[in-house]
Amino acid sequence: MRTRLKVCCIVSVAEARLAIAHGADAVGLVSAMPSGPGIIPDETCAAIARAAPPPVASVLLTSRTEASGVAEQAERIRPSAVQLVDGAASPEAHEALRRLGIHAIQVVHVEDETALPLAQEAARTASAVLLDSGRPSEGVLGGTGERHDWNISREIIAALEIPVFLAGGLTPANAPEAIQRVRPFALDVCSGVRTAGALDPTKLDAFARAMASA
Ligand SMILES: O=C(O)c1ccccc1NCC(=O)[C@H](O)[C@H](O)COP(=O)(O)O
Repeated sequence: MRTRLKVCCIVSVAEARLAIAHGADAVGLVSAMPSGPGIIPDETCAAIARAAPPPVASVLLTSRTEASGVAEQAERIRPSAVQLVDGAASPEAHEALRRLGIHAIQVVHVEDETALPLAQEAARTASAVLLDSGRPSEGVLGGTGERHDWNISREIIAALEIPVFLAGGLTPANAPEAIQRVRPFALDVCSGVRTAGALDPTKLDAFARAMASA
C-alpha cells in the first residue's frame, strides 16, 4: 500500500496548492498553540480548508481539548479532520466531532514506552493516531523538527488496527528509512520541507521522490 503524505504547517492557499501539486494527500493547518513555528489565524485555516479540493483532506490542528471548544472551532472552520495535539481529548470531544461528520486524529507524543497504552486508548475513539515528538509537559505540542524513538512507533503501529501517521523530524534523507522501518499509514512533515519558514518546492520534490523510492 502506498504511504500517504500529509504536509503540515501550511500558511496560505498558495502553499496548499504547492503541496498538493507535489502529491500531498492532506494539508495541516496549525491554529492557536502555546508555541510553534507554523501557527496561523482561524480565518486563514478556514480559507485554506475551503480551497482544498477533494480528495485532499484539510486537517485543523487544535490545542483545545474540551468538547464545546473543539466543536465550536471545527464547525466554524469546517476541515475534513481535526488533529488533537494536546494529550487525549475527552470522549465528548470525539463524539462532538463525530456528530459534525469530522474525523478526529489523536496525537500521541512518543516520549517513552508509555506511548503504547496511550495510543491504544486513543484508538478506541479516534479515526487515526498521529505519533509526534512533542513534550506536552513543557508546552511543546509539535513542529519540533526532532525524531523520536522509531522502535516504539513501530511497536505501536503493529498493535493498532487504525491508520497511524508518523511525524517528527522527517526529511527527504530519512523518509525511506521511516517507511521501511516503521510502516506508517502516512508521513507527516513540517520543518523538513521548509527553508527560512517557507514551503520549499525543491525539498517537497525531494521528499516525494524519497517516499516513492522506499
Ligand atoms: O508547527 C507548529 O507550529 C506546531 C505547533 C504545535 C503543534 C503542532 C505543530 N505543528 C504541526 C505538526 O503536526 C508537525 O507537522 C509535526 O509536529 C512534525 O513537525 P516537524 O518535526 O517539524 O516535521
